[in-house]
Amino acid sequence: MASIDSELKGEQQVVDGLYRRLDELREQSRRRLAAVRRAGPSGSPQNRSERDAFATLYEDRLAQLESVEDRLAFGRLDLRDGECRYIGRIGLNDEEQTSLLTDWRAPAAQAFYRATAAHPDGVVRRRHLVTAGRRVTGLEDDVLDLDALAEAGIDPASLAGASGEGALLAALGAARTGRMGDIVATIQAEQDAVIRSPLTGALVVQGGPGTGKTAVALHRAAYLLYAHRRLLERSGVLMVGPTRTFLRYIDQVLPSLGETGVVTATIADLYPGVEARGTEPAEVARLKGSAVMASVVRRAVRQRQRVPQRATRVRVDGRTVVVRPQDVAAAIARARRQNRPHNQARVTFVRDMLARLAEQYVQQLGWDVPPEDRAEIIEDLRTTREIRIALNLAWMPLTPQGLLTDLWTKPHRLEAAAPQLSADERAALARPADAPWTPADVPLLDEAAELLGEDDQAARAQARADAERQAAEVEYARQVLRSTGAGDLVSAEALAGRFASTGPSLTTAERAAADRTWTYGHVVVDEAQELSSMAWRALLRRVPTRSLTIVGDVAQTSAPGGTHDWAAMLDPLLRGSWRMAELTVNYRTPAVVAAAARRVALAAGLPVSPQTSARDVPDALTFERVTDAEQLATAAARAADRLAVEVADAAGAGRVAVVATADQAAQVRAALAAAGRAVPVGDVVDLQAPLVVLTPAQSKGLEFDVVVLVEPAQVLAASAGDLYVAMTRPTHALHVLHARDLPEGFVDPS
Ligand SMILES: Nc1ncnc2c1ncn2[C@@H]1O[C@H](COP(=O)(O)OP(=O)(O)OP(=O)(O)O)[C@@H](O)[C@H]1O
Repeated sequence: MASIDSELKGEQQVVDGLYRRLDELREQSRRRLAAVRRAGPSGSPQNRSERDAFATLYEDRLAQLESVEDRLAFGRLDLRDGECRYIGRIGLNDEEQTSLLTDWRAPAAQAFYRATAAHPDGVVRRRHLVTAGRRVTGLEDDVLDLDALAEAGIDPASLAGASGEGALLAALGAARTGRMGDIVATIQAEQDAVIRSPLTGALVVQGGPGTGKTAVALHRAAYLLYAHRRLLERSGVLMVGPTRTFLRYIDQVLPSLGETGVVTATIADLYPGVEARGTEPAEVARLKGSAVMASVVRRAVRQRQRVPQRATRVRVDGRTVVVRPQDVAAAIARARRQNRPHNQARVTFVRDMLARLAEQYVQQLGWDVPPEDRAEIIEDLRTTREIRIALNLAWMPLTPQGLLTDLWTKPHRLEAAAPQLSADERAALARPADAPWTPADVPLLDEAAELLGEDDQAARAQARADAERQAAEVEYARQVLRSTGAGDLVSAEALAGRFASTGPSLTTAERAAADRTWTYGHVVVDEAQELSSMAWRALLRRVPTRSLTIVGDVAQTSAPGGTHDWAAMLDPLLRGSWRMAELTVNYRTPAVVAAAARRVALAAGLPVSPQTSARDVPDALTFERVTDAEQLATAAARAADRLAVEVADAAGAGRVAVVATADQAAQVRAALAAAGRAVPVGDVVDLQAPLVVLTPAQSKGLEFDVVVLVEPAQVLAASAGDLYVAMTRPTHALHVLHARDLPEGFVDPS
């Protein structure tokens, strides 16, 4: 015992030293930031932008140092050669550049997550440090190489509680706060292999509920930014999640790992300038997401390149020119051969037609016209209203919004563009002109934008100028970094990005989020089973290198148009070029609940992944039958109210969710309100509330201490995936309320 106390004391000293160093570095960044700010808004524009860039740099560094306060150091490796290495949230060096703390993402930290007694990888002992604030409150040791203990100078009497499980189980059993936390101290070996998998190519991570897919996806993003900083800092990393609520649920994880540069978005956010908040029937969303829509949009664009039935005669300066169908046909064919987007190819079409009309005009003059006069004639023709109308009718300049609005609001346009759809399907797509955009419209807008392009002459000139300026700025930033010695904080490219002397200085993430054509260095997709074919097409445009992490569970699909089979969805899109990893341990759901969920899912024919549960909790699955279905909502409200009181802990953690179909959910909310307990309403889920009422789709990806599931038969009737999702949200207990018989699998036959 005395020996453990002295071990604790020894570790406390080390941890104190690490926090001291952290405080020093914070102070240093604060001083540098203050000095830069003191310099005031004077000097040349170049000086000013350099100063702004440095101010942002120190602000970011400070934010990073502030964010790693909690559990700064959580591990220690004792190696065979006597070296002792501390593992933490970030790397810290002393003033002589000697390493004090190793970043968890560094190769030198890998053994902390991977070494086993069978493969100790040079590690004699792995120690978990348990901390509360800055205090070391506990230690846990895994001895990996008993024979080498003495060799490494470790006294066996100094070993603390010899299991590595404690830290993990403590993390898993903790009450939920409504926000996801990081798992950096307890990443398991199979998760670590996914996190550190190479950057290139598409990696699919399939795993049942609670296997840590989201956690792993986030830690992988942080790892990749660390291991490939120079590459990814410039191009950015995009993380796609299913809902805004989900993105809020995870939004503290990356900052707590010291990373703030990841762009997070739902598919509905991918088209800058469009807020897709409309809703529509599932069947319509499914149709809009299906691969056939790619050809519908393509055909809709081509239909706007049209040969007129009749010739149009136009008087220009006393002469007559004729817009002839055969000329239009030839000009269209020529412009199409260029294989460029509609609005860009239109420039060729118009130029060609004007040259033809000018030729007619010149013929009528009867003399040779010098080139400068011909240019004037062309300009006259171009600005003649009737000609402009005739050319527009043949090749209309279009916006993606205009094209899609026409399709949804003009049945003849949709019929012409979508002959492969039935009349009923086309009728389902119709909507009023002022209806808001829906999430399923977004990939279609993106598809249209890709086919339409912009009139890009000005854009291309701008891009050339930008590229030249960027190259000059990177070179300048390199010089600045050499002279200031700040090279370990930021790359020349990232610093140059912030030099931009016009407008506010934007981070890569901000610039990427505002630009539809931005291509990311890596894209992480969570709950990827929900993406439709059209959504995948839109997403893949943003990552031409196909460097992707795709995490999901094909048994949990609820989106219309999502997938139950990775190969069926991804093979056509990625030409079969993707690799798969599986996660097999459920860290969330108590074993008895997980087993019931699995039986129910299998009985419903879902493609369930094999998994084991990391822990069990007594009495985790309970049932309550009400005789009258009318009483369900009141009974659910009563149970939820009681359970919310039971799970609430002194620190304000502890969360309960009632999960029910939309109709039932509304009734439960009303019952709760009548009983004096108001719960948040609306589509955006309040993650801080101790008690929420959700539909299964809203609960996707989230977790709660206790879930009250209302009438599973009703949830199943809507979607088996939804029922599987709902059953696997709790970390402690699932309370099932039902009036109808329970679906097959709920009760253990054995
Ligand atoms: N190695 C670990 N250490 C501690 N906690 C972990 C670990 N792995 C996962 N967890 C915890 O398990 C819970 C489930 O993780 P996560 O939400 O990432 O699972 P998921 O596979 O995305 O689940 P779902 O498919 O149901 O959305 C989270 O609370 C997470 O913090």
